Amino acid sequence: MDLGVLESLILNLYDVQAVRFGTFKLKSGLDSPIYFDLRVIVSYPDLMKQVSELLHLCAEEARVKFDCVCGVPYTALPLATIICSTHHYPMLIRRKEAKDYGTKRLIEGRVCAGEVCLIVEDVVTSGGSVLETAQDLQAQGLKVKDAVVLLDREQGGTERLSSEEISLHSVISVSLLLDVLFRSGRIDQQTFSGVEKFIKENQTFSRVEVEEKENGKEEEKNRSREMSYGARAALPSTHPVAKRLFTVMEEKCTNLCVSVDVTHTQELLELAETLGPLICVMKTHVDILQDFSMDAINKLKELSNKHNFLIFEDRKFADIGNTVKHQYEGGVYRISLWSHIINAHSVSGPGVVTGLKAVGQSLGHGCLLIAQMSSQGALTTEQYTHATVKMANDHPDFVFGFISGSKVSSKPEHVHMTPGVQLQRGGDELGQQYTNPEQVIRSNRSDIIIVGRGILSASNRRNEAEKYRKAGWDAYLRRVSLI
Ligand SMILES: O=c1ccn([C@@H]2O[C@H](COP(=O)(O)O)[C@@H](O)[C@H]2O)c(=O)[nH]1
Repeated sequence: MDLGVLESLILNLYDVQAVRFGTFKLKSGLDSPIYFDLRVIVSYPDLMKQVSELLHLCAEEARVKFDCVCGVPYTALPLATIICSTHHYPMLIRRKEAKDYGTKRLIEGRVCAGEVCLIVEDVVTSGGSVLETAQDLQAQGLKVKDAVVLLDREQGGTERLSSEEISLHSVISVSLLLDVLFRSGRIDQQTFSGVEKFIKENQTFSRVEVEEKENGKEEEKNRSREMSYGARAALPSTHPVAKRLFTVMEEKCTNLCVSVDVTHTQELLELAETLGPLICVMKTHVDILQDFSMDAINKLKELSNKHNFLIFEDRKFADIGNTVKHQYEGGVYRISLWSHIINAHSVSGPGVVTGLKAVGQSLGHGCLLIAQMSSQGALTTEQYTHATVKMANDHPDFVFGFISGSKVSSKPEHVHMTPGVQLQRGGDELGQQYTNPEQVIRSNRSDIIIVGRGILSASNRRNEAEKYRKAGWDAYLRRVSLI
């Protein structure tokens, strides 16, 4: 979905006071710093039309197949009506209570058992209202596989519905909304952070709890505890870059590194702005940029300060010490001036580390050694990996971790970053192989997931990045037995 369109929608919603900031008592009794009242949009016909079109587009982009549409009463009813009359779908209406006369039907309209019904909703918090509607439809023999919502408050609705095998597709997320309102000056930093904190602290669904209840996996909770990122940051032997990285991860609740493999600086900077709040590291390949400039790099540095993430230039140095020194310090890209993290192949021997260290150590930067690669047929044998770990141990003042598919060093001060990550397993036609976040973080005990096309090829990159952030972070919490 076009980010510009979503931004203008968010500003319109703000202008008509469909989103408000302050202190609002919720049904649950909680005081919320943000409140959505989408009912007001019925007074703005253009906005109604825009919202209905985007809901429809959202279903289309997610390739949802359905025979009829049902809006969750009441706010979504007119939205469902517009979608149905514009795109010629049969509509169903769910009553909140069965009338006590006449047919006593809960679902009005022509019900054809076996047909698939798409649910339309305005705002989702826990997913409870969508679920109730789905249950009433299912009771009539209809199938419900998908729901579209204008705004996902990101408080567990997606996960709750997914546990009931309903996919929720949202036009906007609360993170995007906050981001746009903050960037446009409608809300200040304090409001932004207050709402963000509220959302994080008021999650309504725990998949783990459900799984544990279902499977009686009580012993899961008693698994031996692993050190947290925060505890590893505090170790005296942890390299300053690793210290900062672990601290950022803990503060921002993220172990996601996005790989911004794009060819223009504008897109790179847009991604840094949009995804910055969700990541701990942004990984670049500056040599694929068609319009590289130090000006763009300076802007990237500003964004890394603003959103508190580290920059990692994935240059994969692999030459003799003298050459890598020049490559790191000079040339067009002047990597040592701006990249907090670099990486190197160990194939050329320890000279590569000594050469890079001569440039980067005094600048406070650090290096990862490539111990394993994600591509099919990679020549990184067990012996090679072992020798790479030894090389790292010999240079603790500059090497602080590894690029690898799994944990290769037993030292808690070492950081492991893993590329080749997507939510779906598989690969590409050029040998890339994907593993999912749960496998990487929980089973393979790596620390950071590196995700490129999994996020970049999504229609809503911010939402997709949030899915990866959450998947990576939840896997980490499970690993250290915090949930
Ligand atoms: O073994 C490796 C080392 C580095 N990479 C890099 O990570 C990203 C992965 O991108 P996807 O789009 O998620 O496949 C890319 O920049 C690679 O150069 C790797 O994939 N494997």
